[in-house]
Parts: sequence; structure tokens; C-alpha cells
Amino acid sequence: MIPASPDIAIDVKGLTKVFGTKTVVDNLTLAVPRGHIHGFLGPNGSGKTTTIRMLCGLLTPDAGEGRCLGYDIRAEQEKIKRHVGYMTQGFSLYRDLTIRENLEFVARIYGLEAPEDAAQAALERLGLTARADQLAGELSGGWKQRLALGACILPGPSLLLLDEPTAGVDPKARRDFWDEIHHLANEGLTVLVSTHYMDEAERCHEIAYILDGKLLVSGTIAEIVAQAGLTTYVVSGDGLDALAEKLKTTQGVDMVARFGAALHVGGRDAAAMEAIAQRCASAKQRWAHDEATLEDVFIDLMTRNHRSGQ
Ligand SMILES: Nc1ncnc2c1ncn2[C@@H]1O[C@H](COP(=O)(O)OP(=O)(O)OP(=O)(O)O)[C@@H](O)[C@H]1O
Repeated sequence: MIPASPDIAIDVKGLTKVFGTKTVVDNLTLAVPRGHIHGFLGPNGSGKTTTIRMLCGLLTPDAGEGRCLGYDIRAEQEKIKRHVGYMTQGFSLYRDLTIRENLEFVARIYGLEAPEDAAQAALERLGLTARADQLAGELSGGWKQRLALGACILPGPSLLLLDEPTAGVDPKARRDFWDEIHHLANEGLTVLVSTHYMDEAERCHEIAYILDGKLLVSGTIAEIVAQAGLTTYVVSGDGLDALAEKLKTTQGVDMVARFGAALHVGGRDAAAMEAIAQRCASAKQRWAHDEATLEDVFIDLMTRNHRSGQ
């Protein structure tokens, strides 16, 4: 068994979960230091929620072992649940209770000594005071998520597991939500957050990317981009759709993706990629060498795995 370490909030090895005949999480190893914000990325159905549920003691892994907040994820699930705030994908509070009533209800469920005070503190912390008497069901997506976060942190957890907390939320509310996540991490909370948004991934200390239940890469963004070893060009000009189609079957090109009015083209063989850029650059299409972005790297990873799975 992995020894408990005070500096590591999540420390799991070889986590595996099988539903029927499908291995949904496959030999996943993950370590998250305390106080870090760890992003969890991957396409729909790649196993993020299932992993989160194993970490917080809601599901027992079929193989693998590890600790969450120092507790054994197999044998001490009840202790884990007491110290973890889990924000699920769906809105799980009462729509026909007000914001204040929802928070007080959560405080009572957790047996907090002064539920009204705890709810009031959460209202103030999350800027919800002016809306305290509004019904939860009438809130917009951004305010609902803010309330859900308030309910999550109310019992004073050490770890937050947030499953796509900002799906369907507008950009301003997403930014505010992330500012709050950073405040919480600065206060010592550890956060594991799944997301599909690249700008959110870039606000994490480290990220892990999973595909078909397997961990493909993990580390800081700089580490992940460096590991990918992509030489990248940004192409602008006319006729980019036709160029993209041609490049997809060009030897030496590993990644082609359209970003607005530009095309990102990358390859792991730097010399081959430079030769392609020189050959293709024209008055109509300008090729500019640029750093690979995190999104370039993920597109490359997905393309590679898609090809190897064919
Ligand atoms: N209880 C279950 N029984 C059977 N299959 C399940 C169960 N829970 C999840 N799955 C399947 O496991 C796979 C992984 O699901 P999971 O929800 O963990 O992925 P995800 O990465 O969180 O996806 P999303 O981004 O869509 O939330 C999916 O194919 C899903 O249908």
C-alpha cells in the first residue's frame, strides 16, 4: 500500500474500473500535491467522472490502490467522504428552496453547530447575499454553479472534486468561478477539476489528460507542451480548407487544426516540418513558426490515438 504523505492529497496507482466488458478506467496513476489545482481533461466518456467517483469513495476500483487525503480509497471511504466536497455535473440542490435555505439545509445535513451562521458566511464569501432569498431554480447557470460551490465548501473540506463545474456557464461567470477556485487553493484546499475548456486548463498548476480510460500525459502545461515535441506553424491567407485537407495526408504533418481565420500545422519531425513550410509558403498563404499551444498538443494526442486505434 502507498504510504500516507502529508504533502500529497491524491496518490493513487493502477486504478481500474470495468463496467460490463468495458474497461472505463485503465491502470490510472495520479499524484496531486496538497494546495494544487489539478485539471482533468479528456473527451466525453473518457472516464473522468468514474475516476472522480473512485477517489471520493463512491465507487470501489476493480484494481489499483491509493490514498485520498491520506485515507485508503478502498477501506476508508466514509472518512474520505467527510473531507471532500464533490460538485457533480448536474445541479443537485433544491430548486424550490432559496439560496439561503439550500445552504442552511446543507449545513444541517453535515451537522454544523450553527447552520444559519455557516450559511451566512458562505453567502458573503461567494457574493450571494443580495440573492439569498431567490429560489435556486430561478438562477442563471453561473449563479447556480456559484451556489453549488458554496454548498461544497460549506462543511470545510480539504479537497474539492469538481466535475465540469462551468459547463454551459458564460465567460464572465467562468472567470469569476476560477478566481474563487484560486482563492480557495491559496487557502490550502486541493482541487481536482474536470473541464473541456483550454483556458481553464491553463489556469491549473498541473493537468492530466485521459483518453479511453488511460492517462496519456500529465504535468505542467510547459512540461506537456515540451514532451509533445511539436514543431508548429500558424498559416494564414486564402484557401485554408483545401490546404488542411491536403496536409492531413502529407508525410511529416502530425496535426492540422483550424483556429478561426488561421490553420495550426504541426509535426514531430522538425526538419520535415520546416521543409513542408518552406515548400507550401506562398504570397497567398503565409506560414509563421510559432510555439505549440496546449490545444495543438491535445489535438495531436487525439489524432495519434485515433490512428493507432484504427
Ligand atoms: N454505472 C455505469 N455503468 C455502466 N457504464 C458506465 C457507468 N458509468 C459510466 N459508464 C460508462 O463509462 C464511460 C466513462 O464514463 P465517465 O462518465 O466516467 O466519462 P467522462 O470522461 O466523465 O465523460 P463526460 O465528459 O461525458 O462526463 C462511458 O462510456 C460511460 O457510458
